Amino acid sequence: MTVVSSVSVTVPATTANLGPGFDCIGAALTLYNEFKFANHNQAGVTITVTGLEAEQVKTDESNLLYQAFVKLYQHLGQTPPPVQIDIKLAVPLARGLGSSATAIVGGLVGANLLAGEPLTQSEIMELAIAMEGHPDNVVPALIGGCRLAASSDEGWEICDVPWHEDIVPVVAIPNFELSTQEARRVLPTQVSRADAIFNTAHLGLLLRGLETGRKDWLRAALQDKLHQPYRESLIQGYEAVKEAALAAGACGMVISGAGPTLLALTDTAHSETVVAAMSFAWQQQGISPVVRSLAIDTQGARSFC
Ligand SMILES: Nc1ncnc2c1ncn2[C@@H]1O[C@H](COP(=O)(O)OP(=O)(O)OP(=O)(O)O)[C@@H](O)[C@H]1O
Ligand SMILES: N[C@@H](CCO)C(=O)O
Repeated sequence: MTVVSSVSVTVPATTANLGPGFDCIGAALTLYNEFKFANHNQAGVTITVTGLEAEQVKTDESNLLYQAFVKLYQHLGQTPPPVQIDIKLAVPLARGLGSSATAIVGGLVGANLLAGEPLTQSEIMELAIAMEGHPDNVVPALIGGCRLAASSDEGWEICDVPWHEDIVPVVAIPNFELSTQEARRVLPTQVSRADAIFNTAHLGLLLRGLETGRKDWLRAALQDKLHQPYRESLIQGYEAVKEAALAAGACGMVISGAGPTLLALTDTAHSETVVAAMSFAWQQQGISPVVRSLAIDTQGARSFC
């Protein structure tokens, strides 16, 4: 067992659902939070936070990253050691880009390394899914790529979803938050058979569209009946930004995770035009967005001792 006294963990942002894949598909993006853990001589936890929206993150024991750190030690039946945690944020909070998943994955991976790596990656994944409540952000945050997660009698089956190199994810991040809790509260507890069939078919088409890069399949696939119809009204300017993205050549636009970030899928030839169009459309609605074209992170959480 290798024992280290400090470790840094970098975790990517994620975009979940991709339209019809509610709660089961997500992709890691090239935007990262960084977490440093060091053994400390003062009891409990000391937390510093720098970077984007740093002032909004709690620095006491209720901090989600620290809760995940504690969870791993509880799972081992051990008392967590005193720790100094330094957080450097680049993933915006409560915007549908998996900020909570970065904290959960970062805390579990950091604790596992300080504890001498007693857990495997798939054991960490099970703990992360249990903490987050659904797999679509934490799985790609931990292992990278685009991933589909399906529950089985043994736990979770995780499968790699090939992502064609010409498909570019564009994220339009508004200057307002929408908590996942609030965006889940508006969802119905039951859906019709017609809506369930619609999503089953469109998720299948999405998987093939992502793999082949076929624009006609992606255009048809990026539709949903399970969550978006109930959430669109929570996102001011949704229709205008969608129209602008499609007019600029995007294959489609969906809500990233629980929102309010909007995700367009486009090709390399149109990505700059789509970025400009989404940005302009939201500004016209009085909203200041940050719009960026990103790539798929293929590595997931990485650590440096
Ligand atoms: N680095 C962090 N350290 C501590 N807590 C964090 C960190 N990042 C996020 N959180 C907590 O997670 C909350 C946001 O979680 P929430 O699930 O609402 O949104 P999200 O994860 O950004 O979006 P989505 O799940 O839709 O992708 C923050 O308000 C904060 O309490
Ligand atoms: N699948 C989740 C992602 C956000 O955590 C949702 O849409 O509520």
